[in-house]
Amino acid sequence: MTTSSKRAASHKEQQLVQENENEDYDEYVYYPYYPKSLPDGGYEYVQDPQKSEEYEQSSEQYYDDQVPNNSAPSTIETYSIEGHPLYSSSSKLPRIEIPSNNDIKIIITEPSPTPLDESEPIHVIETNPINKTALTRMKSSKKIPTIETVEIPSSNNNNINRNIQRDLTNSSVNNWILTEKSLSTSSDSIYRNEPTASIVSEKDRVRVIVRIRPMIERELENQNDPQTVLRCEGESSIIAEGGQHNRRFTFDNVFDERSTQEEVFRYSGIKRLVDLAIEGYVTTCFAYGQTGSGKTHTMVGPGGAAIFRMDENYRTKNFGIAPRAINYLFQRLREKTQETNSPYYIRVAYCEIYNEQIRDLIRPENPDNLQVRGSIQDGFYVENLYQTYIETIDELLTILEEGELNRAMASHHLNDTSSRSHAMLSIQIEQDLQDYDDSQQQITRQGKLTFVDLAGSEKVKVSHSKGKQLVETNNINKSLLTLGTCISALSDPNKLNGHVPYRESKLTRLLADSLGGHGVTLMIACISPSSLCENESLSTLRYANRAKNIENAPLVKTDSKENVINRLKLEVRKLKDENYELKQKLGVQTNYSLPRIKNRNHDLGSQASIHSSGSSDVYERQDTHGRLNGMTTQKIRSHHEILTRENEKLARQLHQRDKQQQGQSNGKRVIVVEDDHPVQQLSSPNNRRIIRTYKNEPEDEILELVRRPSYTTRYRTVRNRYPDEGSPRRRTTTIVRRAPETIISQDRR
Ligand SMILES: Nc1ncnc2c1ncn2[C@@H]1O[C@H](COP(=O)(O)OP(=O)(O)OP(=O)(O)O)[C@@H](O)[C@H]1O
Repeated sequence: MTTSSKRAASHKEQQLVQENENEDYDEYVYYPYYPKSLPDGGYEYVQDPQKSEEYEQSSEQYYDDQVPNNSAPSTIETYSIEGHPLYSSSSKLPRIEIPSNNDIKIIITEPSPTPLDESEPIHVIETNPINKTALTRMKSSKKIPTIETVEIPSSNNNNINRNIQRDLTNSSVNNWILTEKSLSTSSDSIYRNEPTASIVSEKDRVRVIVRIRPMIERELENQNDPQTVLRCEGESSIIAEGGQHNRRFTFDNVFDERSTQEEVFRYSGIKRLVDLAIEGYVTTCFAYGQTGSGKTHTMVGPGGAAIFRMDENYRTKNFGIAPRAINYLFQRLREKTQETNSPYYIRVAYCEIYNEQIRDLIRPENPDNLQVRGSIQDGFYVENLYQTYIETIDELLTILEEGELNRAMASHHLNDTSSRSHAMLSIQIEQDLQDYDDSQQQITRQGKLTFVDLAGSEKVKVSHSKGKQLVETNNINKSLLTLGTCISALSDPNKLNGHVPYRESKLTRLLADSLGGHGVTLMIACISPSSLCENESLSTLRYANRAKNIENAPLVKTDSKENVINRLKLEVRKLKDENYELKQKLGVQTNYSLPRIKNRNHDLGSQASIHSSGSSDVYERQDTHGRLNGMTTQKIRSHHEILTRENEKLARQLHQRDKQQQGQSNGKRVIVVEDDHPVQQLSSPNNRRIIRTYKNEPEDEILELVRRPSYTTRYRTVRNRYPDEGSPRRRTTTIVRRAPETIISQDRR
């Protein structure tokens, strides 16, 4: 490291070092460098040889879980189905492959040319209203493998209701499903079944789907001949071959390089999660995989936030699973509201875990490092995380866009737009139920749908991360290692004597309910097909393979309406006090009354103001049975919504003012750039144009980019056209993007 480069180390980096210096440094066994102060006030990273070795080992540990290079391919035993109604002649019997390695389940692949020579029941029964048949084995095997998925080649008779049931005489045979290939005419969806039915059993296995992304430029330019080492077989198998490993994996669904965003959305099972969240379950969809494997692409769309700036056609085609699921959620809520005549309330929170610190993505001015707390009622949750009620899809998409913009990003050798944090978008769906269970008890159902876009694991040797990025990488790998350990422990209770180390990272604490808890979970494993990423992809597949053995015990989350109201009252009081303080700091005239609002569901008449003294009796209107009035709860939520937005706005104003003052005191001029570009098609989906604009700005000025989320701008006209659909106050706020490092480091020179 040269002296000038030492000095040019960014302000953020220095902050990070200072933070680390305050900690007990030995905790960072994953980090082989330590900051050493220089006489001129700067610092440099010095490598600790002892820790380097330790680090190498621990960093590699994440990838250690691989099939050894010299492992022999699994032997395949072949079985057949006898007397299957679709195959009257023996020459057309479908063949079942059972790798002797007990991990992989039965797959019926193609008609077997060989007739049966011996038959022995395989303890699996197919109940068929037309013709009851049993699967039979050709060879006897000492151990009956666990059967999970069966595929049968498409038939002409699609109306046959095939239900494969569990054979209760054999406990090693788990629940298994018959995946019938449909005769859909769409080229995308041919042979796939759309997972439907929001039925949830007492035990619900974590569903796992895998997506292989297409090769990217860097992989295609691979000098040793670009090579694909993974291929999909059918809609649920992935075969690793051609490289150092030879193995087949089976999942709930697999998607190859050609799969579209719509196809992944439709066949992933996410709709089931949305439906269950509406019914009051806590559901989670999380994307897992190596850096650059396509997690953000699959969850949000190409380039993350960049997609919100694309034209409508592009967005419609390329939006990822989260915006599509949000669209589906609103569609279902509209239908449900009509059916039940009872409103739903949506509450949103968005945060990221960056370097083991939790940051608010809706209100980035919130103090960094929010704490994870645990309670019997709520499990683990983020304390003081900003939550806002929203009413329309565009508000929610705006939050998603804002959050994506605020997320920590970096460019490294493996991905130009790499997310450096785990991001969690939580959408809570509340519904007040009257006369629940025929009792007089008033209940609020609190279903939740959470999208988690994990940061990607990364080999430092390949990504060439240095300095601040190296710290990030260590923290990412460390938390993913803990996640992997939890997955291993949950999938095999004999491991770690049944202990699941949730508490070892913030990520695993927050995912505790989704993995082995009371939630319903979908894991999306993302992988690259390239031989360059073979080990990492195999590692992802093996973790995904384990995750599908995890069983949750889903429960509908409810709370008494009274508790919900009391909590909201407290929050309203806190918000009001906070807003009062913010206004005072800004020198704005304080006003205790809330603006009048018009509610879309019911005409609430005049809106009473809330008194900051905490007297919230104004909400406690009761009906003749002494139950809390429906309008009462609606009103408190509306007030909460207004106050959160006011709070966001004031906090931002204060943050901007502080920034400007800070800039002036350093003798620099602060320029506030209003970025409200019209929606347009960007040259490349990954073109984070905003970042590039920054880099071209004059060096002697500090720039603060105030950016209006494109969605808000775009939907303004829609709102005007349908004013009744509007929330009490439209989310018209501007957001402040975290200033990029380049500018901050200029400030330090
Ligand atoms: N299914 C896909 N089709 C086309 N391109 C894709 C696909 N998946 C990923 N990509 C491209 O691959 C690159 C990396 O994807 P992405 O940023 O989503 O990876 P990631 O897993 O989120 O990485 P990180 O963990 O570093 O944030 C991007 O250029 C993205 O557009």
